Amino acid sequence: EDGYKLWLRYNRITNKAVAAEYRSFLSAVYFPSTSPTATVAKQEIETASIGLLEARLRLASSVEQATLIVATPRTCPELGDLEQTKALSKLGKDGFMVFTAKLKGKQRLVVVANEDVGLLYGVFKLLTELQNGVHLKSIFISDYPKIENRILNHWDNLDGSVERGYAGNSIFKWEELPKRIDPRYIDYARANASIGINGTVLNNVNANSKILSTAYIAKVKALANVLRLYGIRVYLTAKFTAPMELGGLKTADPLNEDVKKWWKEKIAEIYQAIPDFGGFCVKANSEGQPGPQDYGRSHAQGANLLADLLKPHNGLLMWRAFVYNNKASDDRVVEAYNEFKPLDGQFSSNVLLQVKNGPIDFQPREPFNPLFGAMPNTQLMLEVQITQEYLGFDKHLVYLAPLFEECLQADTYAWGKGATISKVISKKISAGQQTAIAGVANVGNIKNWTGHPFGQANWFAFGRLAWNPDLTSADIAKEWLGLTFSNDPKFINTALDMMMNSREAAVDYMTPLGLTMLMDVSHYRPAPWRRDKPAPVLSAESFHRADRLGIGYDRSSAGSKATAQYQTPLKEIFDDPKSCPEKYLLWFHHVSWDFKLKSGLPVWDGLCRHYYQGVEQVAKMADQWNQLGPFVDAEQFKKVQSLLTTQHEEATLWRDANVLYFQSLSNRPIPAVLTPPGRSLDEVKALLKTQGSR
Ligand SMILES: CO[C@H]1[C@H](O)[C@@H](O)[C@H](O)O[C@@H]1C(=O)O
Repeated sequence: EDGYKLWLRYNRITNKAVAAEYRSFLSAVYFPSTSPTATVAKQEIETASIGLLEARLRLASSVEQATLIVATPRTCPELGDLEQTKALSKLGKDGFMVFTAKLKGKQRLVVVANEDVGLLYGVFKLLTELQNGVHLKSIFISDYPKIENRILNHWDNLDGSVERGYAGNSIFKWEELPKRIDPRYIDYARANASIGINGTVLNNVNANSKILSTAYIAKVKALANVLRLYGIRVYLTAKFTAPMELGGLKTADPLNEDVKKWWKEKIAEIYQAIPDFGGFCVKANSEGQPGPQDYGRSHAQGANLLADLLKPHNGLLMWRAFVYNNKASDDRVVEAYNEFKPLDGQFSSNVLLQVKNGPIDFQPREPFNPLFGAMPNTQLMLEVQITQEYLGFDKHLVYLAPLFEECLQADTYAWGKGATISKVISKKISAGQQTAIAGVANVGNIKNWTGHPFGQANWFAFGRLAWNPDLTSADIAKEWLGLTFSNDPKFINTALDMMMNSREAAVDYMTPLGLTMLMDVSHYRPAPWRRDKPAPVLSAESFHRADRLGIGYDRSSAGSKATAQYQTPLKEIFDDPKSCPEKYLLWFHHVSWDFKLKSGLPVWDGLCRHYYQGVEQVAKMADQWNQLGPFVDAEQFKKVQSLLTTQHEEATLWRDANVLYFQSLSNRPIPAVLTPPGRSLDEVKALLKTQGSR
């Protein structure tokens, strides 16, 4: 067991009664659609049947002969007449139903959808249920995605490296394409389709214009031909200066006619090769990337140039809102809002503004990005990070669905109470617009795809939440655990507890109470002192702003005014340290070390307790995992065990680095209930030096 198969293991079903029931329903399948997508769906049932039941599937040529029918009402009109399918048309192109029904005198299992891609999703849903041992007799599932475009973003470079990737190199082998199709592309597509992902941006937002060259378009086409079978559209990042780099033009000014002409022809060339090309994702005027502002034009003018040319081809333009240039304000947190809020309403209808969950950058915890409550006339999409850039890379077990859920369920008050981010991104601001969500992939070419075996859960959870942003992280974890390891309730209960507490543990040992960006340049190890210059005094660059008297960043109306970017009543709640939720206290406020927390403890004591609690939680996770040996394959078990040992050591280092460093400023004793770190700050720093950054 090397983890390659992800959650599509199709292991032999050992419960005899369950296997017998499944065999009776899976003995002969009627699958009249013959499209490429229907064909791969059929193959998937065949593969699953061999794995789960050790049975070869028989193909039936009519409803009468079938125990299982997988069809659209177009290819199998009998299904259209059923009571159950009355509401089918409301489920759209991706929706499906799975149920048993009496057809031509016999109970048969049915997977029905409006389109073949819906059949594919329905088949994967059925196979999920089979893997998790669900009874079929009374099964009734009717489902459709709440968000239309569910997209992975690969920060993969053309040389095979992956920015912020920790699971080996890119799975896309550009030097072999278009000639050789790595079988892994197919398994990648299967995995994505099985969780509803239907788009992928193949290359890094820190873009290389070469991807748009004719030679690379042929490579992209070869990939698109594979991914299309599984309902996945490909997208590319577009470097704003491509007309200069590839086209030899003197400018990339979005209002220049030659620039427009170049993009128009380039886009036509792409659609010639890939008729269902998804569109572009653009990072512009951000972290050194070129953009419209280099020519005195706005983000909207830049986005619309490309969007208007993509529109006749049904392409989307995803324009990222991740900008900060530290000129207008020294608080990075307020910048994206200040940049984009004035542009609300200026974007073309096929533009989606791609907004990260928080206003800084994928930190262990951030309040939601205020743009979600502030752009009523712009179609917004959410970007989350699946790869654990700031959350322990491939070494720490951190289940991210609670982080995604916290953001999705946050109420923005954009149109009054109940305007959760889930609703904001799944609502179309006007007809003809499309909805979308993106996750920065954690996938690489190492055998098990994600490095940490539990990293797979984060990929899975992203897909499930993209399909239905109102699912709970606990339900998703249960489903994933059952598919990946074991659905024995004894296993699930304990493993679920580990997963559900893991994110809060990471927040506690890294950046509790609203602290943020305390990591070193690699974003892996603790370095709360990193931005002090020159001595430990309050520095303008500091994210924690701790000194002798207190700690926290004043973003209230008396400080950088980030609180004012939220709607009422949030702005008032966040603005007052007494009403501000403690998890965001030091994000929005600078408070004295004596500031009383709800527990009655001074903030200094509370801070120390959080750091210790985080480490204890990791120790508990390790204990819990130790009980799970009997349920897990030996190799996987050992791997997770050793990773948890590493995580515990590193969480302790995070704790000691921060507690000792902040103590050097506060000059207070470690609370008596805690055992002081058995080392000095200098020793911790020396140890970190020997370890280097990863
Ligand atoms: C792709 O660049 C990344 C950069 O590596 C990363 O540190 C940060 O998360 O954000 C950037 C972005 O989202 O554009």
